[in-house]
Amino acid sequence: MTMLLPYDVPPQQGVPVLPGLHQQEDFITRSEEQALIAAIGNAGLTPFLFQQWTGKRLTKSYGWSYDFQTGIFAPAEPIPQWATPIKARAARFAGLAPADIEQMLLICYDPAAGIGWHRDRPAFEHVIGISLGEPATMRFRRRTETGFSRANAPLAPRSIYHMSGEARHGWEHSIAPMEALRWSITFRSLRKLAS
Ligand SMILES: O=C(O)CCC(=O)C(=O)O
Ligand SMILES: [Fe+2]
Repeated sequence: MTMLLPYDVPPQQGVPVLPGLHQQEDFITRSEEQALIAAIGNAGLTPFLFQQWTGKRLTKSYGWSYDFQTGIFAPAEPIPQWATPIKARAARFAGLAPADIEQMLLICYDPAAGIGWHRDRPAFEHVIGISLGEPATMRFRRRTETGFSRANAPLAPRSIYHMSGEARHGWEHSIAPMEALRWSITFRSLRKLAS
């Protein structure tokens, strides 16, 4: 079955681009954005390593980290105090309790860098992201019999998105290269294993 997607139609504020993707602009103020960028600058991010590649981005994980070199998923240093208020607000946006959020990932993208096609690691469930700095576009794709269905979601600075359900599990996403510095803060819950 082919699904019609608004690939060439500009997304409208408040209308989900995909089922399971919810976005809100102006989630934080400009001064909060500046304070978060400063906190990320002081957090000691390091180059993202993937096999022999060094990605054009700096990252730091809290709570849990996934090492793309070794495939090891392991506890990391706790989510720091400065992030407590924004974590609580992000949880509320997603309808979660703050304690449900067990990971925070900070990313600083180099100018002209993006992030390639992927699904987030299956150890995680909900993904909530806040964008800072340069506007970006999150692209989504899903394989069909004849190629790919595609959708685009704008990631305005100071906006938030919540990815769950179909957008999270049924689609891959990537971020098109940007022209200037962009930072993101993503919060993730852990997938609950059936006992
Ligand atoms: O930078 C972002 O907003 C999203 C990054 C991303 O897709 C990820 O870390 O899995
Ligand atoms: Fe992702």
